[in-house]
Amino acid sequence: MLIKIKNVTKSYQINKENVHVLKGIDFEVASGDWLTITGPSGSGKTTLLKVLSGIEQPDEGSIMIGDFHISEGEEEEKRNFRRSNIGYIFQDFKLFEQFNLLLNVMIPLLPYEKKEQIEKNAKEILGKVNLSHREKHQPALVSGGEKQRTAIARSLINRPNILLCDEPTGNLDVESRNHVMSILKDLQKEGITIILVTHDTELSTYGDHLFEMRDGLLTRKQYS
Ligand SMILES: Nc1ncnc2c1ncn2[C@@H]1O[C@H](COP(=O)(O)OP(=O)(O)OP(=O)(O)O)[C@@H](O)[C@H]1O
Repeated sequence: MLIKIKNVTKSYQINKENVHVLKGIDFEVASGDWLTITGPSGSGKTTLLKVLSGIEQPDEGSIMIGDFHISEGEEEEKRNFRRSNIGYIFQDFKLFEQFNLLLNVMIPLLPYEKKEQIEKNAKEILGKVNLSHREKHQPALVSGGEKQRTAIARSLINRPNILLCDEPTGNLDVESRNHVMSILKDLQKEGITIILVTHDTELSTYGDHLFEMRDGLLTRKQYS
């Protein structure tokens, strides 16, 4: 599915002041491509992923994913669209501490599909990210890299064709970071479109297209 973003703006009201976070964002990503966006903290990367996924509404502009206007749909339509098409790896993992890793991966689909089927798929995905031996552990008992891979596994439970990754290697050491990036590469090989945002310029070697976000605007960068 082609992703097409045209002239998207977004501002937040902070202490009665309008802060313009996205100031006119335009780009396209073809199906199966990998787009990496680097940029300093606070430049608007997370906000961009939120409007892209329909979690937040842009002030202006349009976002089309395939032939769906995610910037215009009703909340329920957007939720259904997200569930069928988008995986989202959150910057802060958003794992439930009271549940084990298996249940954390299953949660997004529990209200919608048969538990046995979700469990089978969740186990398969946890295997793919090398976490089968940890599925009964709670998040507090596993490492940062294992938490990150759980977040990846959960983002895949709905078999998305688009994966939005917010700082997917956060504070990981080099070995864990390389592991996460090789998982993402394999996912792209399976045909998943990847949009990755990060402040870590070392990740700018990954992907087919590279942009830099600065002060709410995107510029295309060349790979060296
Ligand atoms: N819900 C919100 N309400 C008010 N301001 C917000 C909200 N979300 C983000 N902002 C502001 O928008 C700006 C951009 O934030 P955003 O999280 O998109 O940046 P970022 O590039 O992802 O930063 P980081 O790499 O630190 O996560 C920041 O100044 C932030 O304070």
